[in-house]
Amino acid sequence: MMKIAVGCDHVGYELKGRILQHLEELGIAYHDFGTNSTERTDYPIFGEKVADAVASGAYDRGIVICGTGVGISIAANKVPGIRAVVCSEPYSALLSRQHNNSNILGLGARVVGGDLALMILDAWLKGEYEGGRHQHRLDLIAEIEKKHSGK
Ligand SMILES: O=C[C@H](O)[C@H](O)[C@H](O)COP(=O)(O)O
Repeated sequence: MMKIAVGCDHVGYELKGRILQHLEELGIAYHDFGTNSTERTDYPIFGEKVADAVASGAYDRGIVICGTGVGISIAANKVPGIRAVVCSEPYSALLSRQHNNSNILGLGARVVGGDLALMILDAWLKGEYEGGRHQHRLDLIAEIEKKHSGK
């Protein structure tokens, strides 16, 4: 059964509530890594927590939310093995799974409304990585990561 790590900053806190409720309705297990209020905080803290949880294998996938989804996804992508994508529409979310095997979805609470966020999430959840010609490209990305590690 899929387990999802979820995290946000102060801007993403309210949207996270809708996301968690939706995951519950779908019967998908999750852990909420915070933040736990709308008090101003720093998105890299929560991007790293979710990314560590996914990269370690403890969780299958992650969802991160900040104002644009950008900062928290950039932070998550600093953890080796993470392929975090910010999506504002369902097509990219689906293709990010099918072609890029994305393992973290980033959402912007100041960009998308709650209903659209859930449509994006549903597309991302149903997308299956297709492998094949795409694997070579993911291998190239992994090589870049390896080449630059320790810098
Ligand atoms: O990429 C960064 C996120 O959108 C943050 O949620 C945003 O920068 C927070 O802004 P503020 O501190 O003005 O609420």
